[in-house]
Amino acid sequence: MRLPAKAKPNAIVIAEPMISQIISAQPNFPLVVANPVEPTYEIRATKNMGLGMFATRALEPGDLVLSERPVLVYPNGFRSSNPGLSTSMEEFEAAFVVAMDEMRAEDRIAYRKLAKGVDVPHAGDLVRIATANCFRLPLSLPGGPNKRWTIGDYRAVYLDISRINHSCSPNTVADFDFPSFSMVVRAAREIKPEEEISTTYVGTLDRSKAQRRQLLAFCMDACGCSVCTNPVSDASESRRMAIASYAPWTIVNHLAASIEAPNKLLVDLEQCLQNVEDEGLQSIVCYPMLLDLCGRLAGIVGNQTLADDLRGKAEMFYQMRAWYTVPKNFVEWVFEPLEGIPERVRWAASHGPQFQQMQMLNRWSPNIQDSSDVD
Ligand SMILES: C[S@@+](CC[C@H](N)C(=O)[O-])C[C@H]1O[C@@H](n2cnc3c(N)ncnc32)[C@H](O)[C@@H]1O
Repeated sequence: MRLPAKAKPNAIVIAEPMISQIISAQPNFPLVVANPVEPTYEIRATKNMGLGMFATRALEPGDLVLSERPVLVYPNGFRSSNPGLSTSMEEFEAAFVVAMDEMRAEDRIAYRKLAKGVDVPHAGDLVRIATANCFRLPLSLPGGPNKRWTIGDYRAVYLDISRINHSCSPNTVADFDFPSFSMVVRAAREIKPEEEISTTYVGTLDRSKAQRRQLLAFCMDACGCSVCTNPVSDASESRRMAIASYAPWTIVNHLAASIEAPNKLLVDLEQCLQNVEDEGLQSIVCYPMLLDLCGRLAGIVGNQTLADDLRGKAEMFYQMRAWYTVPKNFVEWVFEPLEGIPERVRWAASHGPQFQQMQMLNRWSPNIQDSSDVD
């Protein structure tokens, strides 16, 4: 399918007919793609990773770097032999060649060269190229509070976003905005002019450097980011493991252990926030939850200035992934009302795996204790 003519740039979406229908049935679809008035980046050569995207001005956390509609969207794991797909290799090749019309001349030339210099490249090569230049796109629609219906797992090729290199300390958060059918990239921390803009291609938190290397092998021999090329990375590994124990599905154990001692819990959580900053991991999904928890505890122990500062920051980071409301709802449920916090925390900890599963399935609701889903 192609998006309606008013959509610029146009995107070619290779999808199953039912999914194409769902996409085009959205009211007023697609909305205009919003971008900063003053450009924030340029594309140029890096030292060791081919082309990359670089900031042309200073950016603050939360600032929009760019929003971009893909030129091509295709099912993840596309293979000619994939029996589940109705799209053939020939159709993929034709779609890719049309998508190239939307690309800059130099990109088109690069793609053709990559595809062994032939004018109309072989689809097999195109899949390889597209896969190395794509972004994973779990295509999903907003479906009410705490819900996002995943309608398929796709990959997408962009003119500019596909130039963003991977870093294990990415300085942006990227999230797909369905109404405008565009990927929205925002700064996750301060970015200086000339600094390379980075994203993550894999989970950066709960994996060691060796595991990340394995996961990245589909598109690079070795990760050239500053974390992986740092010869002294042991401290980084242990900081990441420590942070991972505060992820949404494990944090409840820390809360249960120290909820009766808010000062101690605050110190532990502040250390965790420090680790996040030292590792440059403000892009992780649990960062706003950590800020929020610290802010609430600071309020409880009487430090209102710190509480306001941290909760303001938390809100901004929650907004960057506004559809993922599980961590925010969890913190609200624990802390509101102030009476009964220890009981609620102990209840959540005692429900262990069941509790985790509810969170991960996005089925968390403040009334979950009373719900028949629980027991
Ligand atoms: C989505 S593209 C990024 C743009 C690419 N550098 C280019 O010139 O078009 C992904 C490719 O960039 C390179 N790349 C991205 N991140 C890298 C990293 N951290 N280390 C080494 N190579 C990387 C790899 O060749 C990878 O297949």
